[in-house]
Amino acid sequence: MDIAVIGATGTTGQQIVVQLILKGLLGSFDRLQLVGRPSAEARLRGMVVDLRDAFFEAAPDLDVTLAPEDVTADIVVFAAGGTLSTNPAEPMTRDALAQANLPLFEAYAGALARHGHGHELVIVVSNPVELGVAVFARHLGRHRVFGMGAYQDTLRLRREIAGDLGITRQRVQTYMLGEHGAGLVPTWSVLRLHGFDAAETGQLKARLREGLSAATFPEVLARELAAVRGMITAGDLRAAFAYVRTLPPELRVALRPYAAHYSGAKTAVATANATVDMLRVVLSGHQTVMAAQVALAGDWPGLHGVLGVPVLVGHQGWLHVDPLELAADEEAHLLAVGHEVSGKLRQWEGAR
Ligand SMILES: NC(=O)c1ccc[n+]([C@@H]2O[C@H](COP(=O)([O-])OP(=O)(O)OC[C@H]3O[C@@H](n4cnc5c(N)ncnc54)[C@H](O)[C@@H]3O)[C@@H](O)[C@H]2O)c1
Repeated sequence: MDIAVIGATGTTGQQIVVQLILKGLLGSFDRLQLVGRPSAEARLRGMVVDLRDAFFEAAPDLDVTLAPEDVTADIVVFAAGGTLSTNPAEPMTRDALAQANLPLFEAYAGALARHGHGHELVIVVSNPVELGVAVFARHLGRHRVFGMGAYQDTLRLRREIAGDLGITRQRVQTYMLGEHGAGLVPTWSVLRLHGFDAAETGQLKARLREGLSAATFPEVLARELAAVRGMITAGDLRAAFAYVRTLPPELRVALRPYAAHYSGAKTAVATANATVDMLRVVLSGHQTVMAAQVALAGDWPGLHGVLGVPVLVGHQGWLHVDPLELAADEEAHLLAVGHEVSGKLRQWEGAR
């Protein structure tokens, strides 16, 4: 198996590289391409020395690559490019991030389309993840491209619910769909808690949501985000973390990573964990349903554009969207987010 990590010297890229080896996804018969821009060459070569030092027997064949046209792999993890500043005094909008990362998405997607073997799968980690997926899908075909944001948001939602109920994450089945950002869509109507019947699940759900609904969630999220941003800007990260802890699980999914990002620690370990976990599922050879941002062409819920939805994946990519029987208000929320994301993509890609 050949895997390429684009942006390998970045905070997230480096964690992905380490976790790929530590979790045994790559062994001594495999190849790992560390991809970066020419200015990162010295760091990439230093990284190779450090990785061999750490993992000598277990290390895959390590290769340094400095140009998009030299990327050759079965799986490409895209973690390069700009990120939101961790300084709350220098806020960077998602529009500015899109503008900064669009040329990079285009350069690598175009090169892969021209020079690749035609079967690479791409996992987009960089943000805006919806834009990355749109660009790679346009160049490579939509079924070979996944964004990991919805997968990670789903893991987070399941963990937050499990933590409140004192059960393991494996017993919680639900998704966080929509946009990896302001347009999160929790799917409470399909929540299953293994070991609890429908009536018990309904009662627990009502307790966990503390009165939130699909209709009120976006507005409450925006309000709480502003409150947490205020505490962070005032330099009181401790108060921000403590405040987030008091909120219902679906709000914590968005606000905990937000506060962690501005703490300066960022969220590289959890992001790498989710990316490698997603890769493990894709490589397992089994067909599994997982949440991911993919390019829709009229698929459920009846949209064209990029959105986080449940998809059936196999080693050749995602096969189809796995539709959910959502409550009407949740489906309406998902559609509204889908239309909003499509509008942003038109605006961002139109600026090309
Ligand atoms: N999905 C998630 O939950 C999640 C979490 C964390 C970060 N991210 C995203 O991952 C991306 C990277 O974040 P980070 O914190 O690792 O940033 P970082 O600044 O630490 O690393 C960015 C990397 O990209 C490389 N890079 C920049 N321009 C390049 C170019 N033109 N060609 C090749 N490489 C280039 C840099 O050299 C560096 O290695 C961001 O877009 C960020 O938003 C996503």
